[in-house]
Amino acid sequence: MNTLEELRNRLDKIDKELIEKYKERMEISKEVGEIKVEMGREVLDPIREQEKINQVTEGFQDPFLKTGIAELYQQLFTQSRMLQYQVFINRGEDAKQGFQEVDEIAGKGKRVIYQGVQGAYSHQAARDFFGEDAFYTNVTTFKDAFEAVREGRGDYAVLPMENSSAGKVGDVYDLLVKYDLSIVGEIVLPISHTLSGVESSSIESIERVYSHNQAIMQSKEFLNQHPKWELNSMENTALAAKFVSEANDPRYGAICSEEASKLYQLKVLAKEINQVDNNSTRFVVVSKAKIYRKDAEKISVCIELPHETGSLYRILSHVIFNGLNMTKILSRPIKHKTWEYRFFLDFEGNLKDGSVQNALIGIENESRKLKIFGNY
Ligand SMILES: C=C(O[C@@H]1C=C(C(=O)O)C=C[C@H]1O)C(=O)O
Repeated sequence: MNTLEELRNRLDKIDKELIEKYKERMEISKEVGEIKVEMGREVLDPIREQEKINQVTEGFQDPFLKTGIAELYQQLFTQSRMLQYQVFINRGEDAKQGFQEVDEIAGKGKRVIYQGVQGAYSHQAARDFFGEDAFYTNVTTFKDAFEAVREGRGDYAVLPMENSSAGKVGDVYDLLVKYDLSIVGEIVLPISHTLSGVESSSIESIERVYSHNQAIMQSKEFLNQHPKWELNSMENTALAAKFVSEANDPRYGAICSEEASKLYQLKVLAKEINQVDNNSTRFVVVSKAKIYRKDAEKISVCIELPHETGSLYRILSHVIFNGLNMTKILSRPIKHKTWEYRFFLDFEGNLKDGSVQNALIGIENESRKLKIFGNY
């Protein structure tokens, strides 16, 4: 019988040969890339790849070998396409996808739009980012905020994307797809809700509670202790505070920030009623200009894929093989297309990085649609 050492020596010999062949294959593939640039051909050739898989697995009955060889070749294809995209980048393809680098985003005198009334969490997030020197305008809906920036009535808009306990704000994702605005910054705001009522109210006098749906969800555990309360959804938390204040009825309560409670002269009946202690909301700053800070470290994209086996695998391989750290992936249905989805990806990196450029060119060429929301 062979000893472990003997077997390992044989493996080493085979690996040496494999590596030589691998190098040779990649060099040829790079040359193929050069021809493709000259001829204006696509890097990905799915028909050729399928033919190749058929060719190399032909005659194998053993399913282990058949699948193993097919998988090995999928990896080889991905790497050889990566090399070819690099040829395209080196020949001057716009790898930054039209984005311009800037030193700073926030500056004095910017016009900033937020959704909701004064004192809303969005207002607070906007002030955290832009400070006291900006001019703030509020609008009623998320869509209004996008339109205001598109039409130049504001330089930036601040919008909530997700909450750490209640999840994503789906409408904002859909609007980012629809409007041609870019994410240029983000703010993570710790969220702490109060239950507030008018001066004559107490926990015992409350019968109806008003707030934004998200805030109601975030305070579920607290609300479950008062099953008789009627829950009413409103546009946002600050509007709920305003409404309760104007109604001046001790039966009404608002779930809102302490700041909104103060702003509308309410009394705090219960503090920190959110179920998760470190509850926070992530807001993004959007602008019409396609800009990114030179020290930006996160990229958000949206991808539409053909409804085919392996299409998501192929896209993700560009992120993985370029060594990028993917921090989020989520999907949302495409409206009017049953069972078709868009994927939203976040990964770490800057548009200047070679690995980011390579991944983006690969994804762009191999998906039905790529939209870069921004680098921030
Ligand atoms: C090398 C090529 O480019 C890509 C990579 C392939 C491979 O590694 O064999 C096959 C098809 C293309 O998607 C080619 O077109 O031949």
